[in-house]
Amino acid sequence: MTLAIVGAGAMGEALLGGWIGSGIDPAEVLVVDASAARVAQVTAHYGVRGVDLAEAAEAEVLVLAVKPYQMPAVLQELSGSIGASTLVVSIAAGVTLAVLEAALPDASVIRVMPNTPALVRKGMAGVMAGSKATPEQVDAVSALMEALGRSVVIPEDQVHALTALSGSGPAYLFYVAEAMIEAGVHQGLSRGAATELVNQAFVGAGAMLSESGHSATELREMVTSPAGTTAAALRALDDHGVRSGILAAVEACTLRSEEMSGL
Ligand SMILES: NC(=O)C1=CN([C@@H]2O[C@H](COP(=O)(O)OP(=O)(O)OC[C@H]3O[C@@H](n4cnc5c(N)ncnc54)[C@H](OP(=O)(O)O)[C@@H]3O)[C@@H](O)[C@H]2O)C=CC1
Ligand SMILES: O=C(O)[C@@H]1CCC=N1
Repeated sequence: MTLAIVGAGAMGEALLGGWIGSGIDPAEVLVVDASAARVAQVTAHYGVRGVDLAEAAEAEVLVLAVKPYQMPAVLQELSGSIGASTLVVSIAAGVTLAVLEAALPDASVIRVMPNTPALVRKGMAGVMAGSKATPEQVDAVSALMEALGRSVVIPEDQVHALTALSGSGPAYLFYVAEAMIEAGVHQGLSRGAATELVNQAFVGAGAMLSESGHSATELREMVTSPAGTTAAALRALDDHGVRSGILAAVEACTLRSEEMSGL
């Protein structure tokens, strides 16, 4: 199966790196990017081939991974050249199946909302079927995303909440990691030592969440001794409104996704 990725940016590279890491033959993967330097970088690193959009349009699966505002130009350029034999997969936030299908009327279209941990094959993706997508095509795209972690098929109206938790979610965790490292430096640790401690705390906590069978609440309680150090820290987080800040962040992300979709 030939697979073309249009847009080798942060998310395009996460998909590319994850797929090559999962064993997909680099010879079957084509990459298009506006920047020749970027194409040179990813082709050298992953052993894939840089092509133009016209050649990419002949691939069996064409993944559109440009920024939402760059999508109209790409769709316009593809409009004459996409036939029924190409499965188009768009990962752009806020670009609806209706918009994609109107621009590419002959194509079978599937929308996906992935996240960057796909690069290390720990991703999560929501998969949304267009009106012409067959169950086999939905299964094929789900399998492609499962090679990068996990996936779930959702109705399109759930994409906003999914984006707010898993599409954008890793950024909130990186933000917390950054703040914790900064806090460690304030407590007198070197930045390198603070980074190592925080990174490993995230690795350990993530593995506990996915492997221990305990809920987040149970795991937090297991760390929190009565009147101990963790209780003092959690109280400070509550006093500073961190929990309500997270609720507000997820709500803002959901609303922005709806707004970008023209809702
Ligand atoms: N980043 C993330 O975590 C996630 C992103 N997404 C979606 O993925 C898409 C890409 O996001 P992201 O990777 O962050 O963005 P980036 O800007 O990092 O990547 C987009 C890439 O596409 C290139 N590009 C622009 N126009 C064209 C064109 N006409 N043909 C080929 N390549 C082009 C850009 O070049 P240049 O920089 O020169 O413009 C850039 O290298 C977005 O639509 C976003 O909504 C979805 C889920 C998660
Ligand atoms: O920030 C964004 O708009 C994209 C979509 C989900 C994650 N990044």
